[in-house]
Amino acid sequence: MPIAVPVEPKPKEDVLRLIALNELHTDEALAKELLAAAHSDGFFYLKDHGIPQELIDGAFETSSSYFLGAGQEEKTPGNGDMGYTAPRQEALSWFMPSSGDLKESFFYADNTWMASQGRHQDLPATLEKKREVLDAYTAACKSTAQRILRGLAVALGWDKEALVKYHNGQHNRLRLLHYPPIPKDHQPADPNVTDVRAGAHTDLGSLTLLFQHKVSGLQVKRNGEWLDVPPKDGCLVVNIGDALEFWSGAKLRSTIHRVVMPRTSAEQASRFSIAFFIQPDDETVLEPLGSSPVSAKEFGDIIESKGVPRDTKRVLGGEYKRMRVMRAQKQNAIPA
Ligand SMILES: O=C(O)CCC(=O)C(=O)O
Ligand SMILES: [Fe+2]
Repeated sequence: MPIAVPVEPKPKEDVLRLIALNELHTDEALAKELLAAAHSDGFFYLKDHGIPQELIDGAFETSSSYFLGAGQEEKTPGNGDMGYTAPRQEALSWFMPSSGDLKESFFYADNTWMASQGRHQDLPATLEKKREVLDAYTAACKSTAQRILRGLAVALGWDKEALVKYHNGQHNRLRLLHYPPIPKDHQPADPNVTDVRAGAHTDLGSLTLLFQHKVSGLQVKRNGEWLDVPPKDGCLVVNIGDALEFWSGAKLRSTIHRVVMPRTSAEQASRFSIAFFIQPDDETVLEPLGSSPVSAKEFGDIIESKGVPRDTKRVLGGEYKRMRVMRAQKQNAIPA
């Protein structure tokens, strides 16, 4: 007798808007699509993103060889901004109780920017061997992110370079993420706190370009409900971060998302994803740009919703990032 295999519910197709870059031939056409997506969900699938499949495959291979193959000596926790982060080191949600996210990761800084400063990020041996792969992948992501930043600037009626110029790479990060397998009999660290692979949060920077490798779990909040955003062949998931919400006076929305614990046997496996965060430079002022209709009170509401006191004089790119990184550290945090 054949063994019954549980059928997993098929996710609804295209829960998010899908933007196909090759089908949008003018700046204006791209701008219109981007604005609609960035204003509604703040999340969209991006097709024809220009990041070659070999680079994506190479980056995932590098990630799995590091997380699954490297010894503990290659996994010394860093300060939450560069290098390795251990399971439960970080709690991305600052508004939900947490015993720490069930993920490990590695933050790789933008090597082009580092080199321009005569600096160099030391890497564990497994990643050092693949530095070229990480650099090529980062460069491809950066170029796609810049294209989107230009489209959004046009959409908001600003100069085409109005946003790109604030991203010289100082705070850009490639983040290799691994969510370890969860055994069926997993017990939470604290029986009163629900475990999560990545706690509910908004991204702190400008844009995030995310590839998920086959295993689902990402959810985005829409009208108070959680919406599944499964991996989609040939597509990146792109989302708006807090910096763009601040600059645009919330015309562009930085939406809460999370990665849930396994719901199916497929999701119990290791989950890999790779995020590229394009983030504003240190001294960039994150206040409404251009002739924004946002009042001081409205801007106070926006920053307060991200946990920044409403009377803060100036929100700066680097400072905001440091605050967010520190706030997310549960263990091993080294003050910036
Ligand atoms: O792994 C994912 O799918 C999402 C990760 C994420 O939201 C983040 O690292 O900010
Ligand atoms: Fe995120």
